Amino acid sequence: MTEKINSFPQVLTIAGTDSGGGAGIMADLKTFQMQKVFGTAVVVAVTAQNTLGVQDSFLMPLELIDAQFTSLAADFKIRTCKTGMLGDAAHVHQVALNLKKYDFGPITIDPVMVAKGGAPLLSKDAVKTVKEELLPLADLVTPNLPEAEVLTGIKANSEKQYPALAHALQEMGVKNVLIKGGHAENELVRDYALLADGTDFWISSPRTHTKRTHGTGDTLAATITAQLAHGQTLSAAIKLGKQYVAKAIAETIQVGHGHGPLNHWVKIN
Ligand SMILES: Nc1ncnc2c1ncn2[C@@H]1O[C@H](COP(=O)(O)OP(=O)(O)O)[C@@H](O)[C@H]1O
Ligand SMILES: Cc1ncc(COP(=O)(O)OP(=O)(O)O)c(N)n1
Repeated sequence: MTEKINSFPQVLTIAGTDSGGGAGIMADLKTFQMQKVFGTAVVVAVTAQNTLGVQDSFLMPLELIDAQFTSLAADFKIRTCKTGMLGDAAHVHQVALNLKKYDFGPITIDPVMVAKGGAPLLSKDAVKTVKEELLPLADLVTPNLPEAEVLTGIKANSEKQYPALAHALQEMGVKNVLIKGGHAENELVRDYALLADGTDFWISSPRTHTKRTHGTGDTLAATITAQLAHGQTLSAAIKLGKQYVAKAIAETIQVGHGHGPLNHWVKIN
């Protein structure tokens, strides 16, 4: 029998692993698989993690970061990529160098700083490197509310300030911005997008009252990355991302004893 060759867009996540399978590279790869793209990964950090928290972590040697990028560039045609947990300033710098060296298509930066349980995933001194070296490379940045506040230095007490946060991020060199509203406490969870051409829109979903929201930000950014690889416009990719995450939170699964993971098996189309 002759082989039947199927083709899927290839995408990349540059992030940390989660031994508990709910966030980081594990959430990204599950999302990629469900969104019908072929997922590859540059492992920046390894975490010992479960739904109760992060028990330990280790940052990969910088040479191994370079080696992983080199391996992928030598063999794959990566269409889009995203970043997640990057650990410290040296690792942010090394990732930025590689993203400048290779063309892996549109870059989504999820500026992951702190895990749900409070464990730091980015050192405080690395924020400056993220702002100076990573954000200018981003086609899209997807901060949650606390991350947007840290990056801009603006304290936001209400949703009305999301546009100001997004404009401040654009002034820092990012083309497109998505402020995620999961950390607000409203009954509608509202995210705000400001695009490079100045257009903006809100996307809302009902808030699911659950503690099973581990990996929501990763899953959203991974869906956007996958949908861009399929050729969707950025606004369509963002809307599909929000739809997938909302459903994956609402149709929950029972795993672990703490902040459980999302149901990545849900289908949106
Ligand atoms: N309880 C919830 N119910 C429905 N959607 C949610 C809920 N919590 C977060 N989301 C959605 O999940 C995505 C990630 O949001 P957020 O929790 O703010 O980011 P992060 O996981 O990076 O902290 C956003 O699209 C947000 O609207
Ligand atoms: C290895 C790793 N990367 C990222 C996160 C944070 O993921 P996020 O989607 O923001 O989910 P929560 O931490 O808010 O549950 C992580 N925990 N581990």
